[in-house]
Amino acid sequence: MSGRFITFEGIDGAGKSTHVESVAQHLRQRGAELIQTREPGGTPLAESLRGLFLHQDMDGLTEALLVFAARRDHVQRVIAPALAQGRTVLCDRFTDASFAYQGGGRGMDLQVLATLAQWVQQGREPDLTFWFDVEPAVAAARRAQARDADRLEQLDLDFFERVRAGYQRRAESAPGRIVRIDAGDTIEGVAAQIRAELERRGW
Ligand SMILES: Nc1ncnc2c1ncn2[C@@H]1O[C@H](COP(=O)(O)OP(=O)(O)OP(=O)(O)O)[C@@H](O)[C@H]1O
Ligand SMILES: Cc1cn([C@H]2C[C@H](O)[C@@H](COP(=O)(O)O)O2)c(=O)[nH]c1=O
Repeated sequence: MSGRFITFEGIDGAGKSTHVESVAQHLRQRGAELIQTREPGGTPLAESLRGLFLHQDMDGLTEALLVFAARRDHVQRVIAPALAQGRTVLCDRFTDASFAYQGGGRGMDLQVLATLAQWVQQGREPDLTFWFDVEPAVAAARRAQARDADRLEQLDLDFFERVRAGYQRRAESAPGRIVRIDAGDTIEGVAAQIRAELERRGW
């Protein structure tokens, strides 16, 4: 039996990574064997591409080709085998990020992204995606408190408004899969929203 594929999405600083571990604990307590991974990244090759992606200047098409190259390696070597073994896969970002950042943020043609997604994923989609939705100014303030900005995090609030709108469009196109979390809530409040969704599904 195939395992569950759960992804975490949102603009930088929305709070995704803060909650991946608590979801892992929740599911482990209910008997799931799971792996935690991230994009871009998750394999030695994809982590190398992540380093280039986060720190080298490039245009939107190059960004898209890099993240989909990294994703191909990640899906083939890690995600698909884990799911085939019945494991739950928790992934910090996946293809919705490409539609939001390269599509919404950079203005890339969504049809091109859809074609890349089809080639790379061969129909494999997450079973559940938590979209951490928050005002870009709130996310920027959280990032500023937490760490130095990487290449994308240095972009202005208009960019993150477009990325947020990109996520909104994705959520509207896949309402059963993508669950909006009010990430402007406190950490405890966000954790409660996530737990409620997992329990609603009996997971
Ligand atoms: N609900 C919240 N309220 C206040 N601060 C929060 C909340 N959630 C997370 N934070 C803080 O905001 C910062 C960013 O959180 P986190 O790293 O989880 O975001 P992220 O969405 O994973 O970011 P990125 O995708 O850029 O890595 C951290 O310092 C974290 O402690
Ligand atoms: C998968 C993916 C990611 N990105 C961007 C989004 C973030 O700015 C970085 C990843 O950093 P994080 O701290 O791990 O969140 O990469 C993107 O633009 N497109 C993608 O497909």
